[in-house]
Amino acid sequence: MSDTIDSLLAEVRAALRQADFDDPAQEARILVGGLLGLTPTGLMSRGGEAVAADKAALIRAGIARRLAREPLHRILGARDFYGLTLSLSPETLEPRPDTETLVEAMLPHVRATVARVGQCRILDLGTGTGAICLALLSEVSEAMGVGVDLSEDALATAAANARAHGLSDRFRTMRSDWFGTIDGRYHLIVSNPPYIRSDIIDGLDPEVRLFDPMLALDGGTDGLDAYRMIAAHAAAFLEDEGMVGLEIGFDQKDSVTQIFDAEGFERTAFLRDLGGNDRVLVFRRAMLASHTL
Ligand SMILES: C[S@@+](CC[C@H](N)C(=O)[O-])C[C@H]1O[C@@H](n2cnc3c(N)ncnc32)[C@H](O)[C@@H]1O
Repeated sequence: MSDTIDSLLAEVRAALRQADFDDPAQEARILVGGLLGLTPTGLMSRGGEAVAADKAALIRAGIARRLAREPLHRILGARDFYGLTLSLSPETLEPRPDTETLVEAMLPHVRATVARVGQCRILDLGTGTGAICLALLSEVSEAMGVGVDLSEDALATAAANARAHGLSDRFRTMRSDWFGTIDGRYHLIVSNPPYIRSDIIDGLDPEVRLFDPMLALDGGTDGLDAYRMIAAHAAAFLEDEGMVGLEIGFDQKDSVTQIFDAEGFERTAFLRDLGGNDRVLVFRRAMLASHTL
């Protein structure tokens, strides 16, 4: 007897329930719906339909991968971020909803820059899938961006994501160790750098520890290495009224603020994510701030 959508949904649910996953029903819908290209409504209305053998095999392989704790969206190969479906690859971080807070924080600055000078050049340090920069470009057609990463795989994925969303004429990738090979000046520098302390990485959930790339996670002994580097060099790459927008770990607001303060920046905003954790800091150069007040 051939598999149906309903029977495969039941099979996924049962396997995940047996392995004590938190929400087997929801995961089954995402996995089967994602692999068959069906919406939740499609899954419900077409539940009795037969599924081709190769698709059923794909779903069973998906069950095995999930039981090995691979995140659902890695199995599907893509994740939605700020209205864009972004492809993932082995060396890209899976973009998180919390990072949309950084997009929200920076959008007004993108728009204000365009209103002031007719364009907005954005430098995205550690671009991964391109999530932050591509989301900003998708919202403001006069903006353009450079996505920087050390990982060639991430850069290729970011470039493919830009093409998929018709943004490649305004987005370019560059391999660089942070500012190492960057030149020019930008109106906005944005970054969600690696910010997890090296010593706590071993205790993270397997979904993160085993599947997000270490280069995207490890922020050094105190988790702050990348912030120190960005703070030390950002001024040389910023236009006069440029801003820096950063994602931070939930307990890093004060330490990152101090790092930027010591390099002559003033914090102009901090935002919490949907879970209520401190998540985003925005800075501008302090001299400029006192000048314009
Ligand atoms: C936390 S991930 C953020 C990815 C993406 N911006 C996002 O928010 O989903 C950090 C990124 O920084 C990159 N990275 C780590 N060290 C780097 C370095 N020295 N120079 C450039 N990029 C680096 C990683 O490869 C990774 O893509």
